[in-house]
Amino acid sequence: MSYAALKLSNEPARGLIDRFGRRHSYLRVSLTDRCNLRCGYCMPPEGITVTPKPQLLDENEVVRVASVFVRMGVDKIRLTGGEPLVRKDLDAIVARLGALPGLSVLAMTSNGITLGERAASLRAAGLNALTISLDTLKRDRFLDITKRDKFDAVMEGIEAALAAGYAPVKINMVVMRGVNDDEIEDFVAWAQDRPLQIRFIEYMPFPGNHWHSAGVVGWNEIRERLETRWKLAPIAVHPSAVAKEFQLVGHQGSIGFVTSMTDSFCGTCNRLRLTSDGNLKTCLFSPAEQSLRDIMRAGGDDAALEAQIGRAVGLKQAAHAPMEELARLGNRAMIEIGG
Ligand SMILES: Nc1nc2c(ncn2[C@@H]2O[C@H](COP(=O)(O)OP(=O)(O)OP(=O)(O)O)[C@@H](O)[C@H]2O)c(=O)[nH]1
Ligand SMILES: C[S@@+](CC[C@H](N)C(=O)[O-])C[C@H]1O[C@@H](n2cnc3c(N)ncnc32)[C@H](O)[C@@H]1O
Ligand code: SF4
Ligand code: SF4
Repeated sequence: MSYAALKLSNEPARGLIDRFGRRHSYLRVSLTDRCNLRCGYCMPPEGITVTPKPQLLDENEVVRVASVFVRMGVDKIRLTGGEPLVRKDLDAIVARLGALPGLSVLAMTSNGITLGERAASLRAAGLNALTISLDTLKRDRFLDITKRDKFDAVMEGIEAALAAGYAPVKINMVVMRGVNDDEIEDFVAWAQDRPLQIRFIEYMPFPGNHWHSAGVVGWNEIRERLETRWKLAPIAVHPSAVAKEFQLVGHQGSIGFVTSMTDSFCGTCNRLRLTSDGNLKTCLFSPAEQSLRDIMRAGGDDAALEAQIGRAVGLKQAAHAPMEELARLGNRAMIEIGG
């Protein structure tokens, strides 16, 4: 198919197809590197130097870059952070992104702390998929992991999300051996009568997160454990899906596994990332970044943005480095990337 035909047929433009033939249709937009929790696997213990506000993309810049990506073939945007709910102009951003023609999924990953009051209004504004992170069902342990006593607020947020009609509400649990792996079955039982999808995430290495390979609980181990109690039936998912999903027979909820460490899924990767300071990152684990903010602030037009995006996608690597090597590679802290 010619380049012109690709554009006419509403397929992603060549700019979003990399040299391995992967079509990038999913953009993760980090809105801030600030957060009201301090999860040890994400935020380095000494904290980070938060980006001064003038260096962050403002509302208009976020919407402009997003609209360029959507014109180039992105049909799904996930808002993340840091904590996206701490961004004061979030409602306006959601409303404007939700109105972009061609965008079918506008999702958010959040720690849920202030969702109690906001889940319904965000849905009304255009958010149509919601994931809430929760690593434990025990209040004391929540404080240990996140350094903040906010367990009840998160549970309230989850209830509000269910009441607002997000279906399913996805729950992200980073499974860490010796920290919370004794709660895997409790999470599954929690989803018995609720439309939750519990996603077990393999613990990944980032600067300052004290990752060690023995802390990773591989998805096969979890699956085998669960199969002693429940019957798991695979669910068909999007070919580029991050999670392997399963229905549990007799359960309203479902489960998913994000297997980056023991069974990576780079071959079907369709994801690009925008950091809150406006850098394009073509891979979660690659230190390579290109500034889109600087092009906009230098007066560059949308064609210049498209050209820079196309160049970056053209340089994307086939896959991430092996697990042990990743821990040694330079990268931003996870809180500065957004997952
Ligand atoms: N290795 C790797 N991990 C990813 C990628 N995208 C998301 N993750 C991780 O997957 C986990 C879940 O991320 P979410 O923010 O819930 O997003 P998602 O899995 O894309 O969500 P869905 O759209 O519901 O599939 C987090 O730990 C992310 O860091 C990716 O491209 N590569
Ligand atoms: C960086 S957070 C940002 C959004 C929001 N603050 C939240 O916690 O949901 C996005 C996702 O990345 C996950 N994450 C953070 N650090 C991780 C790590 N080291 N390994 C695996 N997942 C991680 C979090 O659990 C969360 O689900
Ligand atoms: S995982 Fe989310 S809630 Fe926890 S420190 Fe990172 S950004 Fe904050
Ligand atoms: S590690 Fe990089 S290439 Fe692999 S799935 Fe994640 S973002 Fe894509």
